[in-house]
Amino acid sequence: MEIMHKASSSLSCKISFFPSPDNIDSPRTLATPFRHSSASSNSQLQQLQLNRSKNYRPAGSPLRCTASDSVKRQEMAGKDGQDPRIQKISSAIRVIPDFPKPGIMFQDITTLLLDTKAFRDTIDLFVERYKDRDISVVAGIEARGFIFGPPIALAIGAKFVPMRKPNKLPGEVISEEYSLEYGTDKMEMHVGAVEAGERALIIDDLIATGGTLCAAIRLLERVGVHVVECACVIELPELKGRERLGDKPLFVLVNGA
Ligand SMILES: O=P(O)(O)OC[C@H]1O[C@H](OP(=O)(O)OP(=O)(O)O)[C@H](O)[C@@H]1O
Ligand SMILES: Nc1ncnc2[nH]cnc12
Repeated sequence: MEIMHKASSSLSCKISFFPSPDNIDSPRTLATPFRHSSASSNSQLQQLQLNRSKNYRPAGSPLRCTASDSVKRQEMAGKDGQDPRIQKISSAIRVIPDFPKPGIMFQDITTLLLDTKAFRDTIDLFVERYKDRDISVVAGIEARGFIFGPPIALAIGAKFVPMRKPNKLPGEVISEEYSLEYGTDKMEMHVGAVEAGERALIIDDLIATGGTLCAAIRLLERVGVHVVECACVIELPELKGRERLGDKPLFVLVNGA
């Protein structure tokens, strides 16, 4: 992987992660993302509500494009108020109904990873936002935060710290419990991975209820780290996870409901 920092005439810094040019064709024919719209009737929506389970939440309507945060919206907007890369990213995310359980509309980012242009644009959008924010730690949440976090960390010159499910990290850990719809889960981080006073960005693929991001924030703040912002590719806004984060800024690229 090669990281190229190209200064444009407007002094903004474009960062690419792969040597391929921007106009490379994306492999959409390999896996065509689709949108499932059969969850639109009232009875089906009621069924979706009934079928809510564990940490998964139904997304009742197609992904909408956005690039939002709680501080300043449309910061990266193009002429029409929307960065043109966002629509392509949104289209590259597949929604799979009834996974992992009936009623769940699963936001599948694996098709985004197949689309080299959309995947690179996703990383670039985050890097453009965070490259001058003096961030020394990118904390990625297991499992899908491990896909987006490391390239962002490398590009902005920060270390990558994995926030893992219980009993996965081999060294001494600190852990934080968090609630799921039914029961609790735990998130762990290696002792010594971060130091008090560092500035962190937390990355995950998706925010639903916000419980996972809240646990990550608590874990980092317990050891004196300043969490600058949380960033996700997808938000399911109907689940109001953003509200659960309080005044901690959240930046997302795509709305899933
Ligand atoms: O906002 P919340 O309601 O907390 O849910 C969001 C979390 O749920 C998903 O992970 P999941 O727990 O499915 O774990 P996985 O990525 O290991 O499959 C997703 O990747 C987020 O980490
Ligand atoms: N609908 C969903 N799709 C993918 N990951 C999720 N995590 C919680 N809800 C989810």
